[in-house]
Amino acid sequence: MEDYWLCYLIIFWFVLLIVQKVVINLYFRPRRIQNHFLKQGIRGPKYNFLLGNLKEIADLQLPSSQHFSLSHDIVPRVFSFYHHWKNIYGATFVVWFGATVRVSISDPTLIRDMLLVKSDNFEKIETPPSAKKLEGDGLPNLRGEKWAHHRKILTQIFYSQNLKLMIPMMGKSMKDMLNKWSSKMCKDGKVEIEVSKWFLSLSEEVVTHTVFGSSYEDGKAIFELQAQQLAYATNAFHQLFIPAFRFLPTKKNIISWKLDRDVRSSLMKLIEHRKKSLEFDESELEGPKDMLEVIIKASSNNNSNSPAIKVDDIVEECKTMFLAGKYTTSNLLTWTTILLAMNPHWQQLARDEVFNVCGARDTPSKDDIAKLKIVGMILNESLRLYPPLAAILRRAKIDTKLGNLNLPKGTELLIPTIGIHHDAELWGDDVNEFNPGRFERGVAQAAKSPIAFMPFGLGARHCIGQNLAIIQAKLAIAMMLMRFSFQLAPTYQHAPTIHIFLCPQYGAPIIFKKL
Ligand code: HEM
Repeated sequence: MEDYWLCYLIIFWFVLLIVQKVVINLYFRPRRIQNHFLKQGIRGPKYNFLLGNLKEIADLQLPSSQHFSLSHDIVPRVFSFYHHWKNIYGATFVVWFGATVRVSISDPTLIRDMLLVKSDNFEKIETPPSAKKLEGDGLPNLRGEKWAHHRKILTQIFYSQNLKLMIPMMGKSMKDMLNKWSSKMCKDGKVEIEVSKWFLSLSEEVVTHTVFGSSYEDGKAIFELQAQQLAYATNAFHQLFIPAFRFLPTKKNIISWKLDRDVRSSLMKLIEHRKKSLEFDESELEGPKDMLEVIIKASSNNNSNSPAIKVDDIVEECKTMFLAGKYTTSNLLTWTTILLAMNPHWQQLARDEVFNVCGARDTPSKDDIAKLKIVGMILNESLRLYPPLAAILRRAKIDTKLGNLNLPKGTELLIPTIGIHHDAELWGDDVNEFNPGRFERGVAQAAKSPIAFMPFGLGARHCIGQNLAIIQAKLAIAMMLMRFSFQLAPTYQHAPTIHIFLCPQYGAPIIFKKL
């Protein structure tokens, strides 16, 4: 009998402990944090038990079916909660994602302090395991020594000397794509193309070359499997949001798991194969270095001071690059084409520049690319108005002071890139107009603060693929301008939306006419 009582007591004690933890974490802690910020004059929507402001955020979202005129004033649509609460509470405010507090910061001085001056006090936020499995546990998710080691190795691929060697490959992929468009032309010399799908394939091809180099064909087959796996997994994720859903043996999950195993085992085989061929071939090849080569060599030359690079690490880096390189650059190309289709004046200015610089060459050379100033300004304006990544997140590792703001350890910070890019106080009254001319005197002079333009992030964790993306985009836009004039198709609906990346919800149908 006494044993029973003891059992009951232990169970009761456990339940009490859990209830106490829940009440502290979901009720008292948020109230304490809210008061902490209130005392500093930082306000925000009130915390609601368990959900925080998630319901309000969902309610503020415009219905996805709603599209609007060809306006670039897109923040109220794509970042509704930020637009709404910034108008009420000012540039710095507190918002609750469940019981997690996020401080939204759009003051350039605070952002500079956070990402440049005191960057060691902040860390990237863990990606949930389900997302990590899809996007790969590579560079963007690494921290500390392991991150620094991988970043140092992978940077070699993105040196401008190496990228320049990739230009002929990129030019060929672009030419093949444009030839296919030409072959679809009607008798009147016009064709309608939904460009976003084509730019995805183009960027996939470029990133596959960048990662696999001479093993392109094997790599292509693997990335095709990864693309299929992504499609199945995102589909399942969208259907039902239950944390454990990904573990249930549904038909789609079973297919997704098998595809994941296939991607992994094919990559392992390819890595082993490349390892062997690199052992026999000591010669320095003429062509560009690819990621597989660079990382395999680094894994075999590991010195004892650096964390060892295992085969699993190489697999994860390959998976990550696929996602990081494919969707971002294709978004930039899609939005730039839409913007040039809307603005025939800038389209013609850019075309004149391309013909002046490239003369009779049908593919710009590396020197030509460096001279395409107007095309560069247009790409910057496109990245300003439609940044593929709309926001950056960080977490304070230790108690930190930013300006007058005291941030307790664990506070998450949200930098709304898209909001800063559309801030009239930084960019002037024409903030929502397409005006590449603002970048004429360089990025640093385009706005009141150089921090106002940050499509590739800032500081140590800024985008490693920035130069690759810009070279690819300049080349693609120049070659398109050389062959066609273009305008929006009547079916185009201007509906920017965030699906991880900022994309046109109904695609980008464009009418191309042979010059
Ligand atoms: C228009 C094209 C692109 C845009 C706008 C873009 C944007 C960004 C941004 C904003 C970050 C920083 C995120 C943060 O601070 O949390 C980032 C990081 C990163 N990007 Fe890009 N990116 C682009 C193209 C690429 C390409 C082509 C690649 C590779 C092939 C790439 C690979 C990466 C990687 C690996 C990181 C993580 C770097 C680290 O944590 O050290 N990106 N990118």
